[in-house]
Amino acid sequence: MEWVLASTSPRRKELLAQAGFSQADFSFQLVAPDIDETPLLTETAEQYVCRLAVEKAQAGLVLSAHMMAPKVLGSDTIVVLNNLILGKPIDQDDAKRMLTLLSGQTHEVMTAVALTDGEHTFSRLCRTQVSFCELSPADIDAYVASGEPMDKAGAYGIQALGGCFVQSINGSYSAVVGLPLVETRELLACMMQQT
Ligand SMILES: Cc1cn([C@H]2C[C@H](O)[C@@H](COP(=O)(O)OP(=O)(O)OP(=O)(O)O)O2)c(=O)[nH]c1=O
Repeated sequence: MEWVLASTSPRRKELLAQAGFSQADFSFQLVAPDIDETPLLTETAEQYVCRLAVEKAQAGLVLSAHMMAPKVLGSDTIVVLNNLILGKPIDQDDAKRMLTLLSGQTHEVMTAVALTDGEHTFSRLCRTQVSFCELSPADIDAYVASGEPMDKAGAYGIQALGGCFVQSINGSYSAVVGLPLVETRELLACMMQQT
């Protein structure tokens, strides 16, 4: 039996290690899931983020076909402001647009996590409210120039410079960073019970 994290995100790897699943102590493999992240016209933000987490886990399972009984974890994070889904910015202007929208507002970070072995698939959705302080155009320009927003949903990282914009958070910090630890542990326990 082999555990696989289907993710290119260094944050997810670090969070899994924080939960006691380091590659050295508790062997898991890493694979990079390649899926189409275009939202479907009819789906809600909740449905979208859950679908992507399951699709990443399933794509990871295909990539792990050579392993012995792989169990694959996938996750997806989006920022949602008044039903508008903010994924990763496509360029610096897009990052500025997102940060301008988030300034002085409360948004929701949705992270879904899924675990599959092909026969069983378990998933969880974690929702966290995050309130931003007001950002000036100069704040936004300087932050985007740092490069930090470019690989992150909503164009910010709460775990780094972007944490300076977060006035309050109601929910799971680890979910905002990309992997909800409580829910991930639950999924691992569910899967253990099946084996
Ligand atoms: C809101 C927020 C997001 N993020 C990150 C978590 C995710 O890595 C990223 C959202 O993009 P995702 O598409 O969820 O993940 P990814 O492309 O980075 O990695 P993979 O699909 O290979 O697993 O944004 C932060 O690091 N900090 C934050 O505060």
